[in-house]
Amino acid sequence: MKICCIGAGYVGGPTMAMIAKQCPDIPVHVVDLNQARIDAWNSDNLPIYEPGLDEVVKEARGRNLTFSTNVDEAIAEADMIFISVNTPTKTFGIGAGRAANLEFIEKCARQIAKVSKGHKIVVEKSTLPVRTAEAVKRILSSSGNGATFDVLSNPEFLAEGTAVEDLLDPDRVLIGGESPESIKALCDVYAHWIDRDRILTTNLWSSELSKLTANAFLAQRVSSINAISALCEATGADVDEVARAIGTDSRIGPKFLKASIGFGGSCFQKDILNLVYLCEHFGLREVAAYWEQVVIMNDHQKQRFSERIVKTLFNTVSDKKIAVWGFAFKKDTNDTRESAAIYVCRDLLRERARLTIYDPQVPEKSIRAELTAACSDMQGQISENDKRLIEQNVTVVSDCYEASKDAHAIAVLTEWDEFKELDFDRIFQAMQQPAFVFDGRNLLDHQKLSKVGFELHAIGKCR
Ligand SMILES: NC(=O)c1ccc[n+]([C@@H]2O[C@H](COP(=O)([O-])OP(=O)(O)OC[C@H]3O[C@@H](n4cnc5c(N)ncnc54)[C@H](O)[C@@H]3O)[C@@H](O)[C@H]2O)c1
Ligand SMILES: O=c1ccn([C@@H]2O[C@H](COP(=O)(O)OP(=O)(O)O[C@H]3O[C@H](CO)[C@@H](O)[C@H](O)[C@H]3O)[C@@H](O)[C@H]2O)c(=O)[nH]1
Repeated sequence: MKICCIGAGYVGGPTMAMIAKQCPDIPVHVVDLNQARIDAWNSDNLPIYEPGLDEVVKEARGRNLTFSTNVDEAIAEADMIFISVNTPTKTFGIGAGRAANLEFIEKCARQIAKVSKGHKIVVEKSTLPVRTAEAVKRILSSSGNGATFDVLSNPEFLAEGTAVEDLLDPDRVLIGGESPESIKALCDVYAHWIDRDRILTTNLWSSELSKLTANAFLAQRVSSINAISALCEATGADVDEVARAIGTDSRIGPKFLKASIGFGGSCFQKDILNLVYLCEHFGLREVAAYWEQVVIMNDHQKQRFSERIVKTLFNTVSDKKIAVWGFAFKKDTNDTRESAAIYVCRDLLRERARLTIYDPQVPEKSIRAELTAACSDMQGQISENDKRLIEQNVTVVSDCYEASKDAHAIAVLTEWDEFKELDFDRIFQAMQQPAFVFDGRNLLDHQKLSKVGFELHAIGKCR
């Protein structure tokens, strides 16, 4: 058995590294068109930050794990081909802003069809709209060179920041397909380290749809608790206390009830919008509207937070310095895709605030690129005014102390652990007074900070 994976991103890289680590008998070849990314996978500086990933890659790389840009060669040699390319929201044409852009999936399928000989198992690892496998199968079956294919759906459930843990000890592995032999071949790979009873098998369509549904349910929990956080702020209830009280009900459970400035990441919004688009496509208008509300509430939460900052700072942040702590969409990742921080920062910039941003893992280049994209329209056009604001009013610094010096306020946008351990007396002394803290993650010790002298504003807590 030889494996190839097309796409060396946040999913393809870690997932294949884990398969290679746990299955030393299986050669795993990860390919990508992006030479810089492949070079990084072959270096000591991996392209993604993920706790524990360095060790996994080091153990397998050079033994049975290879990274290259030789897409055709890798496909030709493999018995099993994972497709793990990006499936972003379409930004143009029919379904723009909602439907998944399947261009990269289709290109992979065509490439596999062109290069393959003999029999191959093609595994959809990317998150796809239900019934995509139908299109993939049609493209593969028109290869015309005698090759035969089975298509499996094997969606990935890892979360960034805990990818290694999630891959090592997943709640379940899901495999959808039609051919028992192909399903068994993929089960055998995972069975190297995962109990059989945690490997679920379904038909293709259930597997594809389960991935979108899982993300919709998870995001819905975040939007639900965030909706309640607004009511807490208005009534004197405390959202963390409410979350604890409801989370002890075993039917609800304690996870994914942390109020925040809104969910981010490359998946939740994209996958729900995709679900909404599918529902509309099948004429299920009410169902579409139900799920869309999860995204609408999330946008409201981000906007509510920046508005609260402006209102609290005496209705103006123009020319005020605001220290932004954290830019990644969650802790323990360098990923900024759809981070709520982007939109909070954009709104504050448009109010003419001066932002000093610190994130332990996100480079300045990514911060500026994200802000530029958030200020641009779908065609990538940005106004001169926004461009100037990003150039002149954004400074990226290398620690929280520098960020907070002379600041009017601190906004905590990512829940990095290191923010809890700082010298808050020192920070307070160096700030403009009154010194405000807006804790968008309910991360800090609010009582301690109030004692130091800060004026604290937290999500789902009224002052
Ligand atoms: N990021 C996550 O945590 C996560 C978790 C579960 C599922 N997913 C899903 O997995 C898929 C991949 O997500 P990601 O975050 O890894 O994306 P990514 O953008 O990090 O990586 C995708 C990679 O595919 C490469 N690629 C695109 N077309 C190619 C082609 N024709 N040939 C070779 N390489 C090609 C790109 O260059 C890129 O490096 C998406 O469908 C996503 O929804 C992501
Ligand atoms: O109680 C919570 C939990 C999460 N979040 C936010 O929600 C977003 C997503 O977090 P998380 O789900 O932990 O990270 P992702 O890497 O986006 O993982 C999700 O998306 C992946 C891609 O599809 C799936 O594989 C995972 O199962 C699913 O958890 C982040 O901005 C979090 O800060 C909250 O605000 N409150």
